[in-house]
Amino acid sequence: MNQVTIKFKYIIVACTFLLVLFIILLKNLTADEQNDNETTKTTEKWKFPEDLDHANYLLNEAYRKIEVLEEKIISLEGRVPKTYPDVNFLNYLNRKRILITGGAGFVGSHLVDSLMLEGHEVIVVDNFFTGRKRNVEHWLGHENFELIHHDIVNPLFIEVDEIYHLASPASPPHYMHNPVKTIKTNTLGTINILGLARRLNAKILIASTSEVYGDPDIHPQPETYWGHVNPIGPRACYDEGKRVSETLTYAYAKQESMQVRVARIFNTYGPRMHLNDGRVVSNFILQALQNDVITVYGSGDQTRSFQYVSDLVEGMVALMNSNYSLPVNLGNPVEHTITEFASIIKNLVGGHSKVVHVSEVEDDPQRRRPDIGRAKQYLNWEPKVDLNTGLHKTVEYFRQELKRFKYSHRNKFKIKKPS
Ligand SMILES: O=C(O)[C@H]1O[C@H](OP(=O)(O)OP(=O)(O)OC[C@H]2O[C@@H](n3ccc(=O)[nH]c3=O)[C@H](O)[C@@H]2O)[C@H](O)[C@@H](O)[C@@H]1O
Repeated sequence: MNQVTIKFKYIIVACTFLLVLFIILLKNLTADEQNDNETTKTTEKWKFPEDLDHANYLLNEAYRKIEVLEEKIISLEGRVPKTYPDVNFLNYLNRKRILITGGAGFVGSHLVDSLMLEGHEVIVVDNFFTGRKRNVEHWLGHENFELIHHDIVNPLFIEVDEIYHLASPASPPHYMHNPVKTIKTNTLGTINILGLARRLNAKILIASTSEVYGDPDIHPQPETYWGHVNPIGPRACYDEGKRVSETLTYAYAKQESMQVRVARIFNTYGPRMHLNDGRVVSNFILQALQNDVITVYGSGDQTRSFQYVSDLVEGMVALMNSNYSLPVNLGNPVEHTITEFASIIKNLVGGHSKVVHVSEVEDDPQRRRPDIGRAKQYLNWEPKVDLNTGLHKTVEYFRQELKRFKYSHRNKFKIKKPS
């Protein structure tokens, strides 16, 4: 090929390259022009509000919506644990496998936290009737933790060293909702769990209740008091259920030489109570937070003594680890009338709720206050958290719960009085 032909070829290639470049530039220019036109169109569609007040309103609305979204993101992020809480290391001699029935419930989940942090292996069994996965979700996947969906009315076969038996609805509207199921849980359920403890030779703690004293005619209530219970009233499913549960426990202990513990739990409150719990603490706080009327059932002269959940958990663990096998009251002896309690909540939360008296509930115990002499003597235990401190934490918890409820239901939370 001669020099001229080569030069000619180069020129042709260069010309083609320039032509392609020109076409691309032309296309981009047209596209830019189109974009400009579209932007102008959009600007034409959105008119800046002429009225300054309206513009400010729109801006504030936008800020408010952004704030709500930010809070939602924070609360969602808070639910995804990045790491597990730091658990203590226990060697195989000290580490126990512990079963907690009802471990996804309000009290159960706090007990789970305490035993997990101590370094034990914890197995939770729950039928999620009143328990929630959310209460223990921060342990899901941890090597020391296991969650089993099971109803203890049916037998259970697992291997453990110790059992805390908490499974049962505890709030009056919940246990009255299905009384037969409540009795089954506290009789058949307790037989199954006691049977398991017997087979495994495991130590077992039964969660009993101040309700075994019924509407007491001795005040305050010592463990030696046999109680005053209506066996056919609306609360009987729970009161008598728990009394049978205690009877079964001591029958097994005597007949099968088992190691048993019985905690008689008095009114307890704290974070992780359900919005629908229906007990006085959650009801009053929710009503005050929403500026609704605070509903006192009956005269309001009936009394209760409230303990914070962390005190209860410490008491239960101390009882399990003690050598004491008779029933022990776990409660805070500071007593208030329900009317007093309504004003305590109202003052703490603020707002403009009115306190109103509505019809009383049947068989409502009139006075309740634990005698905690036994717990002091045999467990060296007494409650540490005063009402004000505990209620502050609980109010904060319910404030967050109401926000969550509003996000998901786009509505106000309403409390139903049990019929
Ligand atoms: O919290 C507890 O540990 C105990 O709570 C309940 O027993 P109760 O004392 O009747 O519980 P609440 O429903 O909280 O009632 C306390 C008092 O407040 C009153 N109350 C309740 C709710 C309400 O909205 N307004 C109101 O005046 C009730 O009539 C009752 O006199 C359960 O039955 C027990 O098993 C449990 O141990």
